[in-house]
Amino acid sequence: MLPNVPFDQLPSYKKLKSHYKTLSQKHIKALFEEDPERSKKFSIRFGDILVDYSKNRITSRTRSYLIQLAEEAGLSGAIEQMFKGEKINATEARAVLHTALRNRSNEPVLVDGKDVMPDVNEVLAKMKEFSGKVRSGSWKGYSGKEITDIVNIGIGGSDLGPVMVTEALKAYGKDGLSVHFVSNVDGTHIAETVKLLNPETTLFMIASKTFTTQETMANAHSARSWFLEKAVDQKFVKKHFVAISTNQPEVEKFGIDPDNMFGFWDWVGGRYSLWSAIGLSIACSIGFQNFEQLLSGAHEMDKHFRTTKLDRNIPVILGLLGVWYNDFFDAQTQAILPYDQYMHRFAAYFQQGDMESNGKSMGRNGKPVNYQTGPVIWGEPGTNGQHAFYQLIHQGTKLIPCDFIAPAISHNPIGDHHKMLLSNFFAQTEALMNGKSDEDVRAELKTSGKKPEEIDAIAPFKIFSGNRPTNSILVKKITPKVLGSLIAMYEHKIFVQGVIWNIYSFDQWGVELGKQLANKIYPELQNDWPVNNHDSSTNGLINQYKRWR
Ligand SMILES: O=P(O)(O)OC[C@H]1O[C@H](O)[C@H](O)[C@@H](O)[C@@H]1O
Repeated sequence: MLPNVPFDQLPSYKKLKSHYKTLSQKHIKALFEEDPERSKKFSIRFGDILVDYSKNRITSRTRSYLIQLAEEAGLSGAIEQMFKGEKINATEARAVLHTALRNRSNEPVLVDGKDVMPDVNEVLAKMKEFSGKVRSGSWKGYSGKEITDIVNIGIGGSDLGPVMVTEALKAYGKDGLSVHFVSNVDGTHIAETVKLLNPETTLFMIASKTFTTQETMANAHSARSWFLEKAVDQKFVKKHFVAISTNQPEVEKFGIDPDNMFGFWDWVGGRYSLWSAIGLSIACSIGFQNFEQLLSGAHEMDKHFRTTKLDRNIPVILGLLGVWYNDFFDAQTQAILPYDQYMHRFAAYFQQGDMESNGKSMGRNGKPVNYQTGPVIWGEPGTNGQHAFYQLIHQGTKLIPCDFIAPAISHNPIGDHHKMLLSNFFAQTEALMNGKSDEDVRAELKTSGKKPEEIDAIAPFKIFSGNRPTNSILVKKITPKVLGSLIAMYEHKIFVQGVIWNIYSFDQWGVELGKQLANKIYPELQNDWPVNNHDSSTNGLINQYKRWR
């Protein structure tokens, strides 16, 4: 049993509060000057990943207080509970076992006394066979042609993971096989996607844990209609539609052959499901061996998370740093900034991963929390962000902790591009930390020949306070294995924070209300009668829509 104590009542919370008062006056630059060994003391190497968290507003004392906090919150016990398949998703009475999906050790993992590994391995074997057939061209469409295009239809966790990974690992993709993703119920998404596709060579993967999600079902039905316009005969659906779901009855109702269904289980959360059959589009895109490498990378990180002492444990450290800024410095957001174009959906992926997990205000004790929980996650790839929103990160009034991620080796070593990219990666964290003093600004203006009164007028605007915290995550190369480890690292970071904040990270009741109301409004849009049963704003909007449509 976890302590189930609100985080602000843990003994270390008070210590951290008073420690914050002294430390918040300190500049990171000074911390580096005081300790030449700082970077070594605050870095962790994990295979081809180096996490340097030395450019943070912390000392060894901060770290030890934060570790105490984790201990008081029962983090080590909580980690074991998750890995052992206990029903830690208590509000849905489910285990949380995405770690079993990538358990390459094959050691038994029990849920309700039953080892889940045989089922996991069976689905993986089915994915291997199927992806092999699609990639080799032995899986044929109804007119005998090879598959050239895969369209994954899903939303949320049944979309974001596969999109993010297939994009991040595009360098491992297969020529002649394109993967597309349709998620939005806006008809534009499916219409624009199928526009250039040929039904004879297109394979649809309907990915939905529940197989009842409105958006996915609407897109799946439209895809089937589009397909049948040309294929005509229903029996051909079998060759062009597969389902990935936990809900066999609904899959059959839709008309998909159960042989073409890839299952998973209620202990796989949607936003943690890319490791399951939901990753089928990934396996088809990068090949099953590479998919296994992705799983291995995640498994390595799982082992690290489960067995490494808290003060050398990467997800623990990252999670605690997040808590430090979120709850003591009142930071509202966390930026994830990959200096890798292929990783352009990484921040979007963890928007769901983090915000749907820790966007909660009810404590596990059933009482509202008195403190800030999950941050707003956002970000874009560097260097695009630099020319867009970095102004605010450097000189704005808000403190924005940033994770900078970059590979040392590019998949596209063209000219000097990668050196230019990485010089920006290194420069940004240095600039955010050091800033630029009034003195330096004035000296620079003087050498550029400005007059004293001109210098007085312009200098204040050119000052950078610095002291803005960053983590640098430098990896050797974005391989399937490294990416697997990075994703698992962030997943576990989210877990750590959920435990500290004493909230349930694995449910998502907050997405239900909007869905319920949309289902109520949908029938009201079927006729032209004005509505008057809502508030005046909603009535007004619906009625204007009816007049305009
Ligand atoms: O996979 P599905 O059952 O279609 O669910 C898709 C998505 O639906 C909901 O909105 C949940 O909040 C998400 O966590 C989930 O990933």
